[in-house]
Amino acid sequence: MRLLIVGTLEGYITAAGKIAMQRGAKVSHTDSIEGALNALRAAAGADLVMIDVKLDIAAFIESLKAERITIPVVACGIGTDAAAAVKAIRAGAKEYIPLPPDAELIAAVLEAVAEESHAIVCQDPAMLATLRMADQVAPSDASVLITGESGTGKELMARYIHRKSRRSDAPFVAVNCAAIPENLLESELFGHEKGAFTGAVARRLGRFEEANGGTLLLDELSEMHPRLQAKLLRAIQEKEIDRIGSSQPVKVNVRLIATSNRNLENEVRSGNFREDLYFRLNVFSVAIPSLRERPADIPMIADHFLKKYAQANGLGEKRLSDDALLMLRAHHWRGNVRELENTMHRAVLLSKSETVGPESIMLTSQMLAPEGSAQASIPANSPVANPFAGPGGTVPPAPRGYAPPAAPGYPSSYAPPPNHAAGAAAYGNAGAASGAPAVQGLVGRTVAEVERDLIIGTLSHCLGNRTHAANILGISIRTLRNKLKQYSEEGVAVPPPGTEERAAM
Ligand SMILES: Nc1ncnc2c1ncn2[C@@H]1O[C@H](COP(=O)(O)OP(=O)(O)OP(=O)(O)O)[C@@H](O)[C@H]1O
Repeated sequence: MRLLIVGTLEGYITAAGKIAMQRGAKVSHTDSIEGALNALRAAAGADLVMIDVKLDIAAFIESLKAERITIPVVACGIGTDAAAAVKAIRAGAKEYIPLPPDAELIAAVLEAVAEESHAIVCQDPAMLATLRMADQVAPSDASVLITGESGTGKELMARYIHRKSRRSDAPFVAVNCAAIPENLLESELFGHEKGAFTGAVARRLGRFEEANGGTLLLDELSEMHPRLQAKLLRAIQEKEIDRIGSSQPVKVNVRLIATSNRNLENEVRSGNFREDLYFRLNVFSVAIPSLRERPADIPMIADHFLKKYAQANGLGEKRLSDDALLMLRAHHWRGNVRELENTMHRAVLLSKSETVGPESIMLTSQMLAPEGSAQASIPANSPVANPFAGPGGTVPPAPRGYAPPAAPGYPSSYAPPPNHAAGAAAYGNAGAASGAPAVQGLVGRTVAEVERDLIIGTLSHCLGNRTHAANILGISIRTLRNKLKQYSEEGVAVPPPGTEERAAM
């Protein structure tokens, strides 16, 4: 994690830098916006900018946009100057950090940006076997294709392979191909020369050059436009890239790791993905099992996140009750580890005591309402609208005692245990019986249809705010965007982004 501090931070640069370094960040400093832009144009780059609120943040963010540099910016200023904070946020800063710097706050911001904890928690034989395979391929320079459902830990695995490789001291650079619009992705990957397009006031090095000597992760590669696929293929074959606007190729030495949660072979067959590129990238493939296929990981990962979020929220130690664990084991985990992580985060915030019981576990299936049912429109005061609603609002729903039947091909142990309905009834106000009609209402519809309605319904409820909707749905913003793109292409009306998000675009 590389932090770039811009400005004097009212004399608190040393204090803020020290805190960040203690949390493992590499810190650099520049006095001016021009200095910051120069640093960001160079391969040294940064993952986060912390800027003095007294500087012209709006102009800085405009320049970043014009030069197609994507980086989160947080503003820092003395005390709680509300007007300055609002101005900075309006200009596009992600956060406002009051000075003098608070160690916990800075740590939280760094963690939110960098998600520094990259340990793979696992004990299931299926996942251990996958890790052994990754260990074998890591030391070589071979390209790796990591596949797996959304939220299984593909990016985490890519970082693991880099850490175990001979390139571990060189940079690990990740580019999310789905999150960056096609016209910006080319410059993000290959960089540009001064004057290459309107707004390109200086040369900027791309991610390939930034990752030189190290590893470049191309996340969600299947989303890359065919035109760019051709350029990527050339970069791999020739080991050189062309900055936009330059006729001088630049040699690069990069190990490539790509991830996809679509079946790339199918994408090749349907003509969406170049076959030659597929074979170049798929020298070695690591398939991460879904969480359903590694049930022994569920308690261990749940406990890991319970500790993590209890600590992050300044709460004491928490542990799962046996009943709560039973619920987790019986759940289908379509959102895999990410869904489990979100569930445990909610559980930490909802539970009142050291032991986290079933009443604090809100599973995604509880948010699934059949079309036309009273819940289909998601009333404003529902726990779905506000998953953290306290006693003054609504009580979080008790489990319905329903877990989707195990999908064909999955071991039967993933289906609800025989005593699940009885156990669920004891959990609270909605026993197994109330789950049954809800399920019946869904019978006859495909999972894809139900998923689409849930996503569009939740998004409408969130007034188009993608970030809120993704949080409620327990999926990544990337996955949500991919789904919405697909629905639009299929002619389904998708609610436009909320005003805040439009302003941030
Ligand atoms: N084995 C694990 N141990 C601890 N945390 C994990 C594990 N697997 C995944 N996670 C966490 O789950 C979340 C999702 O992981 P990650 O982003 O790597 O998944 P992904 O497969 O790349 O998702 P997507 O396909 O949506 O991009 C992250 O917060 C990650 O840290």
